[in-house]
Amino acid sequence: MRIAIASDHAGFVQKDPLAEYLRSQGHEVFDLGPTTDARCDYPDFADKVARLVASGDAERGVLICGTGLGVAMTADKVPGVRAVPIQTTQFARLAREHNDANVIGLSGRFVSLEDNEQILDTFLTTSFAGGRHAGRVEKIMREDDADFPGVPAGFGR
Ligand SMILES: O=C(CO)[C@H](O)[C@H](O)[C@H](O)COP(=O)(O)O
Repeated sequence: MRIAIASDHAGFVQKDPLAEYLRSQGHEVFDLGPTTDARCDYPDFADKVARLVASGDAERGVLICGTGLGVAMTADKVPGVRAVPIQTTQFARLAREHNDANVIGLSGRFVSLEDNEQILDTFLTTSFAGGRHAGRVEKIMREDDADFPGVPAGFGR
């Protein structure tokens, strides 16, 4: 599989080992940086990975920051991307089966390298289940929200 990977300074310690792990599993890995652990802004790197996934040049994206949260929030802004922050293999499986997630946000500060390798294994080998989930994912990806039910009258100011 073609996989784009990037981190910020907080995820840097795991980026190269995870890239190497993915290569050892036979994947083609595009490392989009950074090249040092100097403090940087995670949105700059998350955006690169998200765009490579959205274009189809990469099939999946792997992002590592301190928590996995900010990188996923950034990647989700790019149309075509479904990014999720993941800390367990169970959630990695469900993110694939139910949400067809194509970008994963990992925590370099709170989850061990070994656990993140297991999470990646699950994320990369689990298929989207389709069925009842297909229409829900289609709703996530809709650019036009006009068909959503909206907020009932009486809420808000
Ligand atoms: O987790 C993150 C964003 O969700 C980042 O990787 C940073 O760890 C977090 O923003 C803290 O930044 P700091 O400059 O390392 O304090």
